[in-house]
Amino acid sequence: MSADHDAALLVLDGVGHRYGERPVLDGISASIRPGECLALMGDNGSGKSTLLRLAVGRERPASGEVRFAGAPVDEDDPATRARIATVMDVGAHYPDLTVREHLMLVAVAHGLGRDADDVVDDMLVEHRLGDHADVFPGRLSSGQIQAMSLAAAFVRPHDLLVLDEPEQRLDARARAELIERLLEHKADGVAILLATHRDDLAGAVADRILVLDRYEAGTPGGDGDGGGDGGDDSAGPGTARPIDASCPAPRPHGGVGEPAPQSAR
Ligand SMILES: Nc1ncnc2c1ncn2[C@@H]1O[C@H](COP(=O)(O)OP(=O)(O)OP(=O)(O)O)[C@@H](O)[C@H]1O
Repeated sequence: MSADHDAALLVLDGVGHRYGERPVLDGISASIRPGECLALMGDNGSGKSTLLRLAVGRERPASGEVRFAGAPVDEDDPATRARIATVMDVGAHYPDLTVREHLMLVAVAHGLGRDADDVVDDMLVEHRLGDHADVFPGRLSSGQIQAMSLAAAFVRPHDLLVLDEPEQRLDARARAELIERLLEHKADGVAILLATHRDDLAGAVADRILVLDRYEAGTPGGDGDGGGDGGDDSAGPGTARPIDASCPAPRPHGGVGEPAPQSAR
């Protein structure tokens, strides 16, 4: 194991995945240390959300291994759940709980106890939800629901943040605030794994960018030719492979055409 891996909180080691017979990811290696952010980018269907689910132990990889804090990741392990905060499930909320009640539920479940009220109040203000604290989700805009989901992740203790397109449905100001918040988390030693379609978000927050690129049938494992635009859903097996992209200049989608390192460590 490398020194990098020794210090890493999250390690993806040769991770591959398939749905049925269809390969989606192959040989993905990356690691994230405390205070670092790895951004996943790539076309629709390239496997970003799948890799996030593998990273938190929601699904098991078909090959390779995911380790969190030195042990195979297991979402069912309460100790692991206590340290990993996620925003991955679109629309995961209760219709009959107010915004404040959602945040209180998460805060109390994660042991905030007497501090929960104050922390939740701060979080509501930070996410511009103060005026909607006592509103049910059904009366929120889609951007406000996203803000609530982010606030619910931030309100609880965490060492690793895993975010699937956290920018979605946010306006420009909210996106800028999200970037600031993520940078603060990094400064506090939180590790971040996120999938995004926004070059500005990845460029501002990520230490490394892993671009997942589907390629045509018959080229499993990547042959270094870059794979073009990765095709559409009918183009091939949908296997993704990582392409190097180091910050601060995220590679534009399809901006490939050079040898492809198999990891972003
Ligand atoms: N539960 C599933 N069962 C079968 N196939 C799936 C499943 N989830 C995802 N896929 C397929 O796996 C591939 C990768 O999907 P994934 O959602 O990981 O991509 P993504 O990069 O997150 O896409 P997007 O940018 O659109 O969110 C897609 O071809 C998708 O159809």
